[in-house]
Amino acid sequence: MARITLSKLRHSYYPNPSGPEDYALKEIDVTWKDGGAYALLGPSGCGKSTLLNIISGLLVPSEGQILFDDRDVTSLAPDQRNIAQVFQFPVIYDTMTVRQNLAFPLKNRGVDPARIEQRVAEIAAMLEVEDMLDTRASGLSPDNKQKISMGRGLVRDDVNVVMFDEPLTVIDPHLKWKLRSKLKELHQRVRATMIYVTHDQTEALTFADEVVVMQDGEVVQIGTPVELFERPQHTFVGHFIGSPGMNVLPCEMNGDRAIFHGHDVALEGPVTGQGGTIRLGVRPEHIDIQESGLPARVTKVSDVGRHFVVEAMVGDSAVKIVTEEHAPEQGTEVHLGFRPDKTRIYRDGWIATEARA
Ligand SMILES: Nc1ncnc2c1ncn2[C@@H]1O[C@H](COP(=O)(O)OP(=O)(O)OP(=O)(O)O)[C@@H](O)[C@H]1O
Repeated sequence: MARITLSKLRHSYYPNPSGPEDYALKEIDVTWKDGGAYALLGPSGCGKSTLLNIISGLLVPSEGQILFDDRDVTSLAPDQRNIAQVFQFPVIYDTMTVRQNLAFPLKNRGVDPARIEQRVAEIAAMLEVEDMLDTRASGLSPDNKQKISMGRGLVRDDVNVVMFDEPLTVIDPHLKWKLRSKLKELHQRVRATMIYVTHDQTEALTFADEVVVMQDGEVVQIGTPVELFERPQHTFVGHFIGSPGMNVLPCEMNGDRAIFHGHDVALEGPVTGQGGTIRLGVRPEHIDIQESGLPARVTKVSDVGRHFVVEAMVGDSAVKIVTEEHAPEQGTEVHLGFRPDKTRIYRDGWIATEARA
C-alpha cells in the first residue's frame, strides 16, 4: 500500500482555461497516509469523478503531480498504477462462481494457487459470503453482487490504493447501513489505503478517518468527521454536513460584535478580515432554548426519534434548534441562547472568527 500525495493539482477540460470557472478542479493539495481511510465528499458536479480519474490514471491533470509514496505517477497509464477500483455497479463475471470471481484478480497475476485459496477464504470470511462461494454469480442479489465486487477490490494485498466510487448506489436503502459498516470493518482488518467517493455524508462520515469536502471544483475543508461537524471552515460544509445543517443567518457587525436582529451575539473569538458578505453560523445542536436570550416564536416541532428539531422565527429569520429535552409547542414564545464557543462569523462563505486558545 502507499502514501498518496496530490500536489498543486488542477484540471481544466478546456485547452486554454482563462479563469477559475474554467477549472473542473481548482486546486488540491493533500497527503493521504499509507493505510488510511479517506472520503471525497461533495454534490454532483463538484469534481469528484475528475479527481478519481486523475488518481486512477484515466485523466492527466492540466497541472500538478500525483505521487504514490515518493514515486511520481502523474503520467503513468492506469494499468501501471496498481490500483483496485470498486464502481457504482458490480463488476463481476456472471458465468463464474463467487469463488472464481474472488480468485480472478490473483489468478490473473499468476499468484500461487495455495495463496489464492487462502486469500479467497480470508476475504469471503470478512464479507460473510462463505456459504455462497460455489454459487454462480448470475444468481446473486444486487447487494451480494456488489459485496463480491468489493471483495475483488480487496483481494489483492499488493495494490497501492483501493478506490470506491459511490459503491452503495445500487444497494437497497435498508441494506445500505449493513454494507456501510461492513466496509469500515473491512478497512480496519485489511489496513489498505482506501479512498471512498460519495455525495452522501453518512457514507463518508461512517467510513473515513478524514474527509475531503468539495464544492465547485474546490476543496472547502479537509478534516475528521468531528472537525467537520464542530468547526466548519465554510458555510457549505456547515450546511452540507449535519442534519439539519448549520444555521447560516444574516447579521451585522458593530466593531467586533455581531448583532442579530438587534441583539448582541457572543462569538468564539475575534473576527478577522474586512468587507464581504457577513453571515452568522451556528449549528442547531449548539442552540439552547432557555429562560432569557433572543426572543423567538416556535413555528414547527418535528420528533425525529432521538431528538426534536424545533423551528423558530427570530424576527424574519428562521432558526433550527435540536433539543433532546421536551420540546416547546408550536406557537410558543421562547428565548434562545447561541453557545458562544460554537458561534462564528463567515465572510463570503469562509470562517472569519478565531477560536480562543
Ligand atoms: N469530459 C468533460 N468535458 C467537459 N467538462 C466536464 C467533463 N467531465 C466533467 N466535466 C465538468 O467538470 C465538472 C466536474 O465534474 P465531475 O464529473 O468531476 O463531478 P462529480 O462531482 O463527479 O459529479 P457526478 O457525481 O455527477 O459525477 C462539472 O462541471 C462537469 O460538467
